[in-house]
Amino acid sequence: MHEQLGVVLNSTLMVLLAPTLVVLILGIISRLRRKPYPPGPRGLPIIGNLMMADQLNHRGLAKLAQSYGGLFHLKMGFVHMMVVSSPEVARQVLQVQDNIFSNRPETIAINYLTYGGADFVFAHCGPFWRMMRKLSVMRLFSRKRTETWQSVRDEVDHIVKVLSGRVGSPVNIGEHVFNLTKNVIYRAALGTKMSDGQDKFLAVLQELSQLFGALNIADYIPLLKWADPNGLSDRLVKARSTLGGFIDPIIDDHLKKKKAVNGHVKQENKVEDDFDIVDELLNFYTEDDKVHQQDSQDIKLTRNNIKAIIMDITFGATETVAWTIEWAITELLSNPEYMDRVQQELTRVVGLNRRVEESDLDKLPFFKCCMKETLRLHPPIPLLLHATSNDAIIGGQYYIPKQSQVLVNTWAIGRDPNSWSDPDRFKPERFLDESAPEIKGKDFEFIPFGSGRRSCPGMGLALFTLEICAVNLLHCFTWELPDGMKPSELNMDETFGLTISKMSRLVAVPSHRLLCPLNS
Ligand code: HEM
Repeated sequence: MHEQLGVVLNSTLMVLLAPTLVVLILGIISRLRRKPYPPGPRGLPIIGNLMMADQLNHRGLAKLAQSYGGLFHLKMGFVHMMVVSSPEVARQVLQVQDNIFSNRPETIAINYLTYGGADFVFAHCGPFWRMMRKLSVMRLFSRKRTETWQSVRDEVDHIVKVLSGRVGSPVNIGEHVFNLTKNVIYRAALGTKMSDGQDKFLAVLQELSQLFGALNIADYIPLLKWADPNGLSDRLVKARSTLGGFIDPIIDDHLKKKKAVNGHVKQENKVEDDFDIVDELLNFYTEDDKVHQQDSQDIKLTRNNIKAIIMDITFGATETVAWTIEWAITELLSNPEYMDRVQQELTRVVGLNRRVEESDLDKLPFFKCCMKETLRLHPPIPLLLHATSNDAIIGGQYYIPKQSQVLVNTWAIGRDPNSWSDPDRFKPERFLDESAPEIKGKDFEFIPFGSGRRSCPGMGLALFTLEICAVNLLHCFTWELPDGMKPSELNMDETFGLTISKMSRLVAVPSHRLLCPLNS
């Protein structure tokens, strides 16, 4: 009897163990046969390289790339992280194998702040993202729409008027340009300016940047979710609810307006220019909260989708443009010879008897070079966040597993000494050269707007706003540093987060430059 039981147990064990053993052996064989991971610093068991968390920013990662090369590997707990710092590997990832490398990482912060992945910027490359991409290129940020955005012109006129009332005294340029871009984006996206709660809104955008960029240990070792040493959970709840407090009433107002309009005239009869981005999105609105966009072929947007997309736009568009304008003026103040050269070009092309017009922009090549050089040295999004949807091999030699996080360090690429001479110096004339890299994402040495399928769909609007604002500030005013400060004393420190900005806002003293009144 006992013998029989033993035989039954043995054969049951064999049946259970055999497949496990086969899987194990196959796993070991395939591990031995597969290509190695890219090089990288050795980590500890289980936590891997998590101890290097303080180096996970564009500068720290650029330093590591000097030791480990254009593609290196970090093991963050259970997650593989690949860091790309050379133009050639960036081309592989963003162009050659973009079908594998175009997802976004899923972190607790991204998931929570986007209402469970209901947005566009952080959506994986599925049918929903494709539809949103089409909608954004054709309608939301189309060239035609951008050019008709009266808000840019109005806001530039406003800033010039305000500053001309402040000549001779120090003004906070950073704050003024942030207000300008915020009003431009708000009017274009939401059809309204924000009058109240401005400081709170700026604070929440900065908090979002920190939260999206913050390292949360629970993303890498889920068992440690309870620990939350930096109190991120509370900050996430607070940030989402504050942002919701701004966006919900705007959606409600638009819904009310839409109902009223539908009651009288058909929506199609509305003039397109009256349409803001919320109006566009509400054309696809469904009250059914259960529609899950990632799987759907038709665009149907729930309230959470619309809230998350509005967050994308207000967050992605406001800071990026504002901080680029601030860096451009900062670099010109810290390099007075280039400030002179830009203003001489403006005097020659436009003259001192009128304001600069949009049609003048193409006749100002040196000014345009200064904007490109600013984006090379200070790309507002220094690390592109991608993830793999499948296993991949890079350069025929390195293995990148499915669901790896992939960080493309555009900051390091823009300062790569193999591509740029004197890479850390502001030298706008390098872009006068006909063979200089283009900004549109085809030349991988210079990708401030990314490249390929996940590249920035707002580039046209961003460049238009950046150029028209910066050129007006430079044409209408001469700028000096306050209290006899020398250019070399300007604070060039940066913040770290998903977007980078100057650590302290730029303050300078304007004086009149033109011979005509500034409202002409
Ligand atoms: C100087 C200003 C700006 C810069 C440098 C910039 C740069 C970028 C970069 C680097 C990306 C990510 C590319 C990638 O992951 O591979 C991106 C994505 C995006 N940007 Fe911009 N951007 C700017 C302004 C804007 C503006 C004004 C808008 C909208 C009005 C906008 C909308 C978006 C959207 C929706 C995405 C996500 C696209 C996707 O995931 O498919 N950006 N931008």
